[in-house]
Amino acid sequence: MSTYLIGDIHGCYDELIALLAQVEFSPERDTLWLTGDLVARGPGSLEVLRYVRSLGDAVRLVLGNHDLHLLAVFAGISRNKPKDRLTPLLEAPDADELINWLRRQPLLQVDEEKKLVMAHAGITPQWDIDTARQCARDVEAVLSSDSYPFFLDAMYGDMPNNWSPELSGLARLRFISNAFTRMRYCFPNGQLDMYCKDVPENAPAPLKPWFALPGPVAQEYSIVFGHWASLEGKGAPEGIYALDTGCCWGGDLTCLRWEDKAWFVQPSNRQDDADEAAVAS
Ligand SMILES: Nc1ncnc2c1ncn2[C@@H]1O[C@H](COP(=O)(O)OP(=O)(O)O)[C@@H](O)[C@H]1O
Repeated sequence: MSTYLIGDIHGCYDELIALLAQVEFSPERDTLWLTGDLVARGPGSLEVLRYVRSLGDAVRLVLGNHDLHLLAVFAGISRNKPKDRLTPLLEAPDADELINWLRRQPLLQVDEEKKLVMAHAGITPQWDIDTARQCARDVEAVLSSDSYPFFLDAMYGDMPNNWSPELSGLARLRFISNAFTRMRYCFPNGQLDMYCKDVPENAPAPLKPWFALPGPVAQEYSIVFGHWASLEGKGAPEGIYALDTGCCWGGDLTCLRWEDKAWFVQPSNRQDDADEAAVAS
C-alpha cells in the first residue's frame, strides 16, 4: 500500500490518468493525496471531478482557490471566466452533485502517523497545528452548510492579512481561506502579502516565501502544498514539498510517493499553452 501525493491538476484529466497508470495506482490498495485546484484552466475539469469523486475513501484532497471560485461561479456569485474552461462542468447533468460533493471537502489534511500536513497554499507560520485545524474546521463547517453562499460572496478580497485570534465573522473566514488557498509571501512577522506572485529570487524585501519563515507546524510535520507553479517544485526547505509544477501551463504533473520519496512526472499534453505562457512572461 502506497501513498501518492499529486500537485494541482487544474483540469488536466488525461495527464492525471497517465500519471496514475505510470505509478500503477490502485484505489483498492493505495491512497491518493491531491493538493487542490482540481479544476480550471485545463480542458477536463468535469472529468477530473467525476473521477476523483469516484475514488471515495482512496482519495484525500484539499480545496484550492480555483475550487472555491468554481463554487462561487456555480452559486451565481462570480463570473465564469472563459479561460477557466468551466462551462462543460457547469452545464453537466451531474454538476449539482459534483458541486455539493466538492464543497464538503476539507481545506486541511493531517496524518498524525506520517506526521504529514497538506494544504493548497501551505500553512501560515503564524499558526500552530491546533489553530490550523480549528481554522480549517470553521470554514469547512460554513461551506458544508446551507448558508455557504454567504461565505462565498464575502470570500473575495485580500484583507485582513494578519492573523489574530480576535478575528471574527466573515473577516476571520476570509483570512482563513486566503491563508490556506492563496498565500505565497509573508512579511517577517508572518503577516500575509497577497500581492506578490514573483519567484523568490525577484521578490521585494522584506517579503519571504511563507515556508522560509520558521513556524511551529513545520517543526513537527512535513508539509505538502501546491498553488505556486512558478516555483517549479523547487526552493522549499527539507520536509516541505512544493508539488505544483504547472501542468496546465505546459509543465508537468508531479507525484511524490511518500513511503520512499520517489518522484514521478507526467509531461503536459498542452504544448500550445506552454507557448502562450512563454509569450506572456
Ligand atoms: N479571496 C479571494 N480573492 C480573490 N480571488 C480569489 C479568492 N478566492 C478565490 N479566488 C479565485 O482564485 C483565482 C485566482 O486566480 P489568479 O489570481 O490567476 O491566481 P492563481 O495564480 O492562483 O491562478 C481566481 O479564479 C479567483 O476568482
